[in-house]
Amino acid sequence: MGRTMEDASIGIIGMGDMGKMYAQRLSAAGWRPENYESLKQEFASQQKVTIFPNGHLVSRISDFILYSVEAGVIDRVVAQYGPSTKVGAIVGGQTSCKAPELAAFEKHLPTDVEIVSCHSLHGPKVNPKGQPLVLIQHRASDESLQFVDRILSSFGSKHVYLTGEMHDRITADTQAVTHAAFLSMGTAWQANKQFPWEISRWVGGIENVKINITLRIYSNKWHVYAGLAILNPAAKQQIRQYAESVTDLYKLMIGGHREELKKRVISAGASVFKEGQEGQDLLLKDEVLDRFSLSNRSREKSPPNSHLSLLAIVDCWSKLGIVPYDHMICSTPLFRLWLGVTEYLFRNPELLDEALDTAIDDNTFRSDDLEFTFAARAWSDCVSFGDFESYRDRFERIASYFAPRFPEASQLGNEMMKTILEKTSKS
Ligand SMILES: NC(=O)C1=CN([C@@H]2O[C@H](COP(=O)(O)OP(=O)(O)OC[C@H]3O[C@@H](n4cnc5c(N)ncnc54)[C@H](OP(=O)(O)O)[C@@H]3O)[C@@H](O)[C@H]2O)C=CC1
Ligand SMILES: O=C(O)C(=O)Cc1ccc(O)cc1
Repeated sequence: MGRTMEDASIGIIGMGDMGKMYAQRLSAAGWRPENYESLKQEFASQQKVTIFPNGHLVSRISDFILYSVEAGVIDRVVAQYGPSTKVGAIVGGQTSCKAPELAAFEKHLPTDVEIVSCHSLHGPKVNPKGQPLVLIQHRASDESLQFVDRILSSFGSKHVYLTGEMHDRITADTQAVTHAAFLSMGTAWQANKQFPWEISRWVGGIENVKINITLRIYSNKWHVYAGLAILNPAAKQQIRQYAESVTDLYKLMIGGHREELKKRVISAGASVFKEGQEGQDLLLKDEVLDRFSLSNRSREKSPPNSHLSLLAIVDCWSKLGIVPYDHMICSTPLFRLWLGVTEYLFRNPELLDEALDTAIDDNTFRSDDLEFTFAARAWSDCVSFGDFESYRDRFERIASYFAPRFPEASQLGNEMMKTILEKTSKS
């Protein structure tokens, strides 16, 4: 094929947050020949006006072309530029869901073009070093996989080799269900007209993580979350199970069915958190969690919370036969925090018992949990209907409620991520 690392040309179609991050890092690593800067300028200045010639130009001259566009437009964009792909080139994509991306490649790329796709499992502001980077050898020789492997090696990420189907099944859990839980928390707070950091029952410990991550998600772009949930064939079923678990547990709580609730939650916990973990460190610890509060209130001890969102994710994993630790290979920073808070509750029998008793005896969280149940079901319906515009509408309405706190929350969230990730990346 005559392709060598030294003169390889890498093209990126879609210079948004992720595309720019890739361009900067690949450029810094020297994978780009000297004409890279001018090509980047061309993207920046002509993106809006003469975007088609740029896409064709990139495809014609590049040995490895990476599509880094919104998942919802991947078919249209590959249909446009795919036929211009250089003979013998390798094509990949950065979209978060691989079924539509790979289908678009198969449909629109010439047969003499190879396909090796990828997915960095972190946002554009996270240092890629040590984070998972999925590589998918979909229609390519081993040499071509190695070629892409070496191009992307400068990120220092942990390379994970999967099929597109495996990728989508795992990320339905690590991404789509995780986001559904936090989106639902935000929806419930907004429905109850709460800013949770102003209310003492939401201050401290794992509540800080819930609040910071929820605000972090709502301060990002809606299309990233909509795309990876709506377009992933495995996500609908998994998000539906999460909503069902929330509903079932909430009914047991308001019905006062203490024993049934405990039995169900404890047996779900046993199937997810296996014996033998007792000696292992928790992913998250109090002193770390307490440092990241949006509130200026202090607290003595975590106020009791029914933790419906956490009880339900464990019930959901158990019902789907998912062992979340197996999904660490495709874990995003948010997923590790989500698993961290869940583990924090389930590996502390006193705290879990307190949550279950609170759920039955204490009315304080009833209306929060009612709105959370509605919200989980509504997000599940929204994803199942597959309507991007109604997803956008819901997302942006709630985002605007929290928007005044975004600058502070994202600064605090970044620090929290950094501190916690330094700890959890070693595990
Ligand atoms: N953000 C994240 O945390 C992560 C995102 N991803 C995935 O990466 C992809 C990109 O996400 P992200 O960078 O955040 O989103 P952005 O919205 O920042 O970037 C998408 C870019 O694609 C461009 N684009 C759309 N159509 C075309 C076209 N026909 N020709 C050239 N460019 C086009 C857009 O340009 P314009 O705005 O001018 O339309 C925009 O700059 C998505 O599929 C997302 O799921 C993966 C990992 C992490
Ligand atoms: O960590 C998360 O879940 C994020 O929200 C950032 C993100 C979004 C999309 C991806 O495909 C990968 C990471």
